Amino acid sequence: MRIVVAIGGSILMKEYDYKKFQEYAEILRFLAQENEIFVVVGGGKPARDYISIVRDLKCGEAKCDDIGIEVTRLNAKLLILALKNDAYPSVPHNFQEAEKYSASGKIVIMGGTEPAHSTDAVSAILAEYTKADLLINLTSVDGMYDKDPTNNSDAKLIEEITATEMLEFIKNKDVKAGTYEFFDMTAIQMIKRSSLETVIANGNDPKNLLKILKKEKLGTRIIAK
Ligand SMILES: Nc1ncnc2c1ncn2[C@@H]1O[C@H](COP(=O)(O)OP(=O)(O)OP(=O)(O)O)[C@@H](O)[C@H]1O
Ligand SMILES: O=c1ccn([C@@H]2O[C@H](COP(=O)(O)O)[C@@H](O)[C@H]2O)c(=O)[nH]1
Repeated sequence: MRIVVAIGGSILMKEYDYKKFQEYAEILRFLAQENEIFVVVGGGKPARDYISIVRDLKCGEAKCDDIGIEVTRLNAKLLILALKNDAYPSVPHNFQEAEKYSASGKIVIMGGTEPAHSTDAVSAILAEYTKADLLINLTSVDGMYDKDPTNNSDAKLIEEITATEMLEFIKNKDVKAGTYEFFDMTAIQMIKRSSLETVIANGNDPKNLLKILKKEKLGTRIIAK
């Protein structure tokens, strides 16, 4: 099976240490024995910190995105180092490179590509580009809720949602560098147009990846219509 896994920077860089990278390396190495794995890594707090400096320098949103992309690539590099010989040693900067590197048989790890979207969108485009069988988006909460669960204790987890409903849900959200909100518009459009099987789940425990592949009910499933 060909699988694209998006791992939020909010998970990998939560503690600013090596442990999550190492835990993920173990699980990804195991999965790669029987699957073709692509990973897209987000920027997390370091990206937002860098972006805020560029914003204060009044360089414009695209330059803010640009610095965010650099940070996602740095995080991708850390995961490559954790995977040692099991990962392709370079971070692809675009989808062609990702596909080319994957011919090595190694796990391909990338960050962002170009401005104006988040790594959620990169993972969805990559899934479309490589005709992946499954897109898994791992974030810091259990899935998509009817409202932000961090600020609303009564928020309810949505177990299934169509891409069209999701588009409606996020249509008025912020689209500034570093704040493409919970799931960005481009990602959902890709999921919809290419009927990508997609699950959003909590990535704080990397073993959730195994549970998703065992078809355990976890997180939010996006129905591509
Ligand atoms: N409707 C919602 N459902 C779930 N989470 C939401 C929702 N609205 C806002 N959020 C927030 O989205 C956050 C997760 O998205 P966020 O973009 O921070 O992380 P990520 O994509 O995992 O990592 P990063 O963007 O840092 O690489 C959660 O902390 C949650 O508070
Ligand atoms: O392809 C991309 C990927 C990322 N960015 C910018 O970087 C930040 C951090 O990425 P997250 O996925 O949010 O962690 C993002 O908010 C964008 O500002 C980008 O422009 N293009």
